[in-house]
Amino acid sequence: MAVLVADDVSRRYGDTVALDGVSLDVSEGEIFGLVGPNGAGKTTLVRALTGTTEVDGHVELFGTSPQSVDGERIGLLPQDFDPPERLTARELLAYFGGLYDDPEPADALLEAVGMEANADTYYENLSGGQQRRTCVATALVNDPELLVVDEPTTGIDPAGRRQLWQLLEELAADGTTIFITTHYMEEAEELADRVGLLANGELVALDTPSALIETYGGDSLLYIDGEFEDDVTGRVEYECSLADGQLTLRNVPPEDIGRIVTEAEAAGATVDSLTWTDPDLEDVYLELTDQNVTERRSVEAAAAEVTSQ
Ligand SMILES: Nc1ncnc2c1ncn2[C@@H]1O[C@H](COP(=O)(O)OP(=O)(O)OP(=O)(O)O)[C@@H](O)[C@H]1O
Repeated sequence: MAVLVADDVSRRYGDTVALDGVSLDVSEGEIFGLVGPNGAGKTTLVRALTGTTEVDGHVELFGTSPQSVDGERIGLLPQDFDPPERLTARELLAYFGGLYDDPEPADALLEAVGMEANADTYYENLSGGQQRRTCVATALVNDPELLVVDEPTTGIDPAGRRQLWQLLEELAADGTTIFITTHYMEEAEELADRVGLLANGELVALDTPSALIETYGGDSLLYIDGEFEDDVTGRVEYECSLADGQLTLRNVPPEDIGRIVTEAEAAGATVDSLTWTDPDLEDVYLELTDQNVTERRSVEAAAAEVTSQ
């Protein structure tokens, strides 16, 4: 059953089209990841889905309008959530817990987001990442059936981020439906069952991470650095190119790498190092937001060159 449905949702702010005919649905227990560049419309869509902004089109949560849904069923973490600062982390959770009939215990929530050691610190004295973890905990205080979190892990260190991924995965495994926006492609790829990519207010792709990578991710690339004869590209059975002592081969199955190197060396090449890259969700993102993969790799190569100088 779809917990959340958006059908042809549009929103304008003056001349700005923030959302342009977005349609999607999210099933019970699914983790849906929404990604897209700054200004793509992600926060506007979160607001549309949670009934905090008026939109054209149709939005439904649990089969009814967002405004009619019992607030006990939803947990929302807005991007710009700004709780009272003169409360400790524990007091803050008690404060938000007071809005619900049967709140989760503050200490259990703080432990779940890795904040137990800072429970008695005033919110204003917490680091940015600690504040964000506390904010995530406030969205869980009513043990919601639908959790909508707008960039929940921004500013959180890698270990803390992974801890939150695990928490969200456990919640989803227990049936919580999760709608998450993020700028971290690794997060979307790791966490989301399906990913929607928003660009200029339009949903330009929507599928599982692996299907998106298969469709839009481009080739796997094998880079071999060394010294090669100029005609090496004609002797390798894979699509390849040679530039600045680097042979680049496309779509080589990993099991063929050893043989290719042996054959190249037998033909007089000297091989110094190998790098193999598989396309990932970041490549999909760059491809669909007009920054193609070749461009990214050349930017990375230029950066590496500058660093090594
Ligand atoms: N209240 C508002 N008034 C006017 N324009 C707005 C308002 N809210 C959003 N916009 C515009 O709508 C567009 C989408 O903004 P939105 O905040 O939804 O993007 P976003 O994808 O969440 O961006 P970010 O990744 O930077 O958080 C932007 O062009 C933004 O300037």
